[in-house]
Amino acid sequence: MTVLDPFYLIVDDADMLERLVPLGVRLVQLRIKDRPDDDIRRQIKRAQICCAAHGAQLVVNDYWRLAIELNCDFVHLGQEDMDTADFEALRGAGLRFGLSTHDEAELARALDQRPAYVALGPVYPTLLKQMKWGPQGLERVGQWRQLAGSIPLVGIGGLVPDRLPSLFAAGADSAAVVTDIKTAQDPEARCREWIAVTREYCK
Ligand SMILES: Cc1ncc(COP(=O)(O)OP(=O)(O)O)c(N)n1
Ligand SMILES: Cc1nc(C(=O)O)sc1CCOP(=O)(O)O
Ligand SMILES: [Mg+2]
Repeated sequence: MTVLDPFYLIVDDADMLERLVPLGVRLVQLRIKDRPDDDIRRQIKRAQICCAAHGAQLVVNDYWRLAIELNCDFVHLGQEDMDTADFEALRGAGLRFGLSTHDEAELARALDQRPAYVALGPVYPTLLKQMKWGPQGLERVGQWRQLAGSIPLVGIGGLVPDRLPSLFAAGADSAAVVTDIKTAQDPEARCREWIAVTREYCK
C-alpha cells in the first residue's frame, strides 16, 4: 500500500515545480491544462529530473498516455479521465493512480479500480475552478475515511495551513493544495509553512 506524504503540492507548470520541490516537497502533482502535447512532454521530463534529484514522488495529472510513454510511475485521474483511461495499460506499465471522487457512486467506481489513493473534494470552497460540487466539509471526510477502508485518502479544495489539523483529525492522510501556495506573495515561504505544519502527520 502506498504511504502518502501529508503534504501534496499541485503545480501548474515545471517552473513552479523546480522552485518548490528543492525546498523539501515529497509529493507533487504536475497539473497542466490547455497546452500542446509536446510542451506537456517537455515539462514532464523536467519534472522527472527535478523530482529524481530531490527524492520527490511525481504525479502526472490527466495525461496518462504521456505518463506511460515517459515511464512515469504515478498519475491522477478524475471521473471524466476515467471514462477514457485504459487501466489495464496503466497497470501493465506499473503505474499507480489516484482517483477523484465527489459522491458515493464516484467513490464506489473509484474503489473498484483499486487506486493508490482516492481524493475527496472540494473539502472547502475552491477558487481554482467552477465545480458542480459544493464544499464537502469535514464530516464527509470522516465518512470517506470509513468507506475507503485502507485506501489512502487525500483531501483537496480550499485548504490552508490552519485547516490542516482538523482535516487530518477527520481522517485524511494527505492534503492537496493549489491556490494557497500559487497565489501567495512568497510561494517559497508559504510552501515551507506547509512543510512545517504537515511534518508531524508523516507516517
Ligand atoms: C489530488 C487531486 N484531487 C483531485 C483532482 C482533480 O482531478 P479532476 O477531477 O480530473 O480535475 P482536474 O484537476 O483535471 O481539473 C486532482 N487533480 N488532484
Ligand atoms: C483541482 C481540484 N479538484 C477538486 C476536486 O474536488 O476534485 S478541488 C480542486 C481545486 C483545489 O485547489 P485549491 O487548493 O486551489 O482549492
Ligand atoms: Mg483531470
